[in-house]
Amino acid sequence: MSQDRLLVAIDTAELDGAVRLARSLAGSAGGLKLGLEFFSAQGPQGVAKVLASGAKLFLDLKFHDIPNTVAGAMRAAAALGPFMLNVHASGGRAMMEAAVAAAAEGAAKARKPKPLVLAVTVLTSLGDEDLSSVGQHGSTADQVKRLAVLAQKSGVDGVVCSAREVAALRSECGPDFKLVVPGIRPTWSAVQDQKRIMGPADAIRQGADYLVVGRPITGAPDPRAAARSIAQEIAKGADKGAGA
Ligand SMILES: O=C(O)c1cc(=O)[nH]c(=O)n1[C@@H]1O[C@H](COP(=O)(O)O)[C@@H](O)[C@H]1O
Repeated sequence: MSQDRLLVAIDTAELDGAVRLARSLAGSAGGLKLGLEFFSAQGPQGVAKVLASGAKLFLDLKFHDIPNTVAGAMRAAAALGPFMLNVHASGGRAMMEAAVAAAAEGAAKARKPKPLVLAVTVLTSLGDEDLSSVGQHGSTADQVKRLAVLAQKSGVDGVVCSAREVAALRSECGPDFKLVVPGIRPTWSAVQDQKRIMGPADAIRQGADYLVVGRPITGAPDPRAAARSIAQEIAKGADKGAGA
């Protein structure tokens, strides 16, 4: 089903608002994503309350630290029962390997299914000039590819990248490597702070597995209708393209 490939980012600090959205989006999206804003305000107890709505959860905490610290954080995060967790690929191979092992340990200890572990390549809010300003010269596309290849060697299940890199990563990393894509903007939505964007149908045509969409849905007058409209666009992309 096309909506299975849609993950809705619920970026809020408020518990009631998050639970309300989770309930109203049930059946209209494949899963929800809770990230740093929600986790910093509501912690693991808040995550458990959203999970109680029955949603599949991508817990987006983007860990980036020394391997031992990331391993400890991943163990704790996996015990909460998300279906997907992430780290920054730029933390390096040893950190990603530690994250993968710790996610499996944490889930097993809590008797939860092992989550997918993803590595964030280059944030979709960044472009070539931003990379260059932090001393990383060369194109964003090359940097994304370099990090995705390293991530795959480190044993993660897939990467977070923009839709613009999906086709290249699909051919580089193969059909089973998960490509999770934020920076999705339907024509009717505002770009906001995203830079490397694409519409839902085109992102799916490029070969994305999951699309992460936040404000175009959560900021819409009717979030459920907005999610359904994006699911229809996903269906169009899956009809015409190579799909995942
Ligand atoms: O890891 C992520 O989910 C992520 C990576 C990235 O490169 N870009 C990115 O936007 N995200 C997340 O995806 C969501 C996008 O939200 P909107 O821009 O509101 O659609 C946010 O929750 C971001 O934290």
